[in-house]
This record gives sequence, structure tokens and C-alpha cells, in this order.
Amino acid sequence: MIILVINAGSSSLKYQLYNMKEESVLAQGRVERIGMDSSIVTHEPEGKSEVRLVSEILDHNTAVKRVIDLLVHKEHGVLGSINEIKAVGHRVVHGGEIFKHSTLVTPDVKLEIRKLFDLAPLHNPPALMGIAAVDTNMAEVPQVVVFDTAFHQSMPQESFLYAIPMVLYRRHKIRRYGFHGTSHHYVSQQAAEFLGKPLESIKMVSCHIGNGASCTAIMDGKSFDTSMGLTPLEGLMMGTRSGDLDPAIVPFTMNKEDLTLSEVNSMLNKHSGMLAISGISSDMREITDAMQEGDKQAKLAFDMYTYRLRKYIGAYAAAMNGMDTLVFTAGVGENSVVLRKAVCDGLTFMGIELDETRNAERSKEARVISSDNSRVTVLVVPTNEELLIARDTYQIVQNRA
Ligand SMILES: Nc1ncnc2c1ncn2[C@@H]1O[C@H](COP(=O)(O)OP(=O)(O)O)[C@@H](O)[C@H]1O
Ligand SMILES: CC(=O)OP(=O)(O)O
Ligand SMILES: [Mg+2]
Repeated sequence: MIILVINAGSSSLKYQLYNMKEESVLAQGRVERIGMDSSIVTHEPEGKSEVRLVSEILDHNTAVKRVIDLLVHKEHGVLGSINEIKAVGHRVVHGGEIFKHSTLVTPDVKLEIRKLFDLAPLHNPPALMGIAAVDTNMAEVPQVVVFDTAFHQSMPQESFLYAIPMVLYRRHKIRRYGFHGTSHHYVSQQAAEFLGKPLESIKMVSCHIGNGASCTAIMDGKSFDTSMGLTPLEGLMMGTRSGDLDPAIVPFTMNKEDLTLSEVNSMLNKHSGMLAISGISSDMREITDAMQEGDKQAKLAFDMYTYRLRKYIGAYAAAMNGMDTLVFTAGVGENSVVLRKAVCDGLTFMGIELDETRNAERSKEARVISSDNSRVTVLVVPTNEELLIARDTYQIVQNRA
């Protein structure tokens, strides 16, 4: 069965086309700068050369149409006909309390995703647009939605409730949801398999560190606590997001700087984090390069970023009354040797001992980077949210048949 996976962001759309027989990727790519002057489409068909196109793509509907055209393109395509695609799986960031598992798209499901727009204004609207675009362009194909929040629905109340009036939870469902669940779920399974132990027997902290970043405490094979909250703003310091701060800063700053709600929201989501402190970039590569050239603000940004990570790992070790496995994943977690070293070197008190040679190795495979004596096994596990989305889609569509 051939499955198309779509991950729609606010101004981008990433895709992967899978042949589920051997879980191989037939093509992958991304459309960037949707709705802006010149959108960029990068398409990588398996066994053929990469294509890069610049054109005007005003919305996600056109983006999906463009992807379909490329997949069946005479020269750059990998399919004879669009009818070969038997299902489409989508990443949806917010599933609220209603979606505890991946599910088939129905009119009711679309309505529920729309109701959650308030809670994920940057993420859920483009996801629904992606679904609508598939409805328009491939009307008969079943679609499945896979939620970032689903894996974290196992959290107990003491982890997910905020200490604010309960009426706000009852009325508006204000609580911690957590995100990157598909990734935390995938890497925890991969880690357990790699270690040859049942996941249920491992106390793990998984650190998904990309543009967005979150830590999850995994115990009994389930998410026990996670650093993102009602929205993907809470927790770790990120590329452009502040992460944790005193909530009083919001009204105080609005008052002092005469900011509107949307301005303060934009400040915390888009103009904070590494970008704000370094004054250079939100990209870890640029920060570490600048730091190595002696830039003091870049060093401060890096130190704040890694300090917050160590605090969360320590807190989750306490929350679980111990831990035996630490996992790094996503763009920064998989690639930044210096970041992993800075985090692990500050956690020797709990028996973490990094092996510097292992840490410096480059590989696309799951691997151990701690020493043989380390009390906590430290792993780098490449994430693959798209594969998990494809697997869920495959299973749900097959069970339906
Ligand atoms: N070699 C590298 N060293 C350090 N950081 C890297 C490297 N490669 C990628 N990154 C970081 O990974 C981030 C992107 O992570 P990714 O998981 O792809 O993010 P997202 O899925 O949220 O867009 C980039 O912003 C960059 O900071
Ligand atoms: C939920 C979230 O923060 O996602 P991303 O890291 O892709 O921005
Ligand atoms: Mg990501």
C-alpha cells in the first residue's frame, strides 16, 4: 500500500511518500514560504535527482496540488497515477482531550479539529487546510490524523493540571497537553528495542530538541510528564520561544511596553529564546559557530539553553524517583555534539558519564554515547515522525477494510 504523509506547518508543508510493503520512502520533500512572494518546492524522488522550484503558491490547497503533480510527473515523478496512493496521513499538533489515538478523518473529526484552533492557532488551521486539499484533489482516498498530543494523554492529573481555579479546566480545558508526542513515542520504542528491554521496564527522559523543544518523562511505557503545556510555548528554551517564565511577566510587559495580546504572544513565540539572547539566530549551528569565535551573547544563549535542559532532566529523574535512560533526538539533539556534552557534563551527580569519542561519532543510526560505566545509558535516537504517521495510517485504513 502506498501512503502519503503530510506535515503542514503555518507556512510550510513537508511530505513523504511510503511504500508500506517494505516501509521504504519513494519520495519526500517540502514546500516552503506558502503564501509569500516566492514559494520554494524541494522534491527528492528516490533514485532520481532532487528538484527545486520557485513559484507562487498562495495556500495549502495549491501546495498539495503541486506535490501531487510532482509525484506523478513524467520526469521527476515516482508514480504512474495518483490512484496508486491508497491513504493519506496527517500530523495534527493539537488533539485536545478528545483525541487519545490516531483516527480516520470524518466530518465530525474535522469539526473537532476546528474547535481546537484556539489552542493551537499556528498549527491546527494549516493541518485542516491540508486535509481539505486532499478532499479536493483526491476525493476518494481515506485520510488519517495523528496527533502530537495523543501520546501524552496518559499523564496523571498531578502532571497535567495547573494550580489555577478548577473551573478553568472544566470550562475551557486549560491543562497541560504536551506536544511532539509522536516523536517521543517513536524514539522511546526505538530506544527500548535497541537496548533489548521492554519499554515498560525503563525510566526514560526523552529530549526532542529541534526548532521546538520538549522533554518527556516516560515510565511504565507511558508519558508521565512533559515540558510543553497548554500550547507549545512552555518548558525548555527554544529557537524563538521563551519556554518557562513567571506568568506575571506577561501583564507587566504589556503594561510597561504598551503591548497588545497579539504582540506579547508574538514576542514570546517568535522573538524570544536563543534568537533573543544571542541576537544572532535561532539556529543552533550559527549559535555554536559564533560561540566558538568568542561571541559572548551566543555563549550566554547556549548556556541558558543547556542549563534549562539539565534542570528538566533532573526534575524528571526526581519525578520518576530515578531514571536509567536518557535519549536525545530531533535536529539539535541528533546533531549537536557540544550540546549533548554540555548537558551530560552537568549531570555527573546522577551517574551520567559521557564517552566523548562515542558522542563525536556521526551516524544516522540509534547509538549509545555514554561510557560503559555510566549509571544512566545515554542514547542518540533519530526520530521519524513521518514513519509513525504512515504506520498508524496503514493500520487504521487496513482495519477499516
Ligand atoms: N549539525 C547540526 N548541529 C547543530 N544543530 C543542528 C544541526 N543540524 C540541524 N540543527 C538544528 O536543528 C534545528 C531543526 O530541527 P528539526 O528537528 O528539523 O526542527 P523542526 O522539525 O522543528 O523544524 C535547526 O534549527 C538547527 O538549529
Ligand atoms: C509542537 C511543536 O512545537 O512543533 P515544532 O517543533 O514542529 O514547531
Ligand atoms: Mg519537528
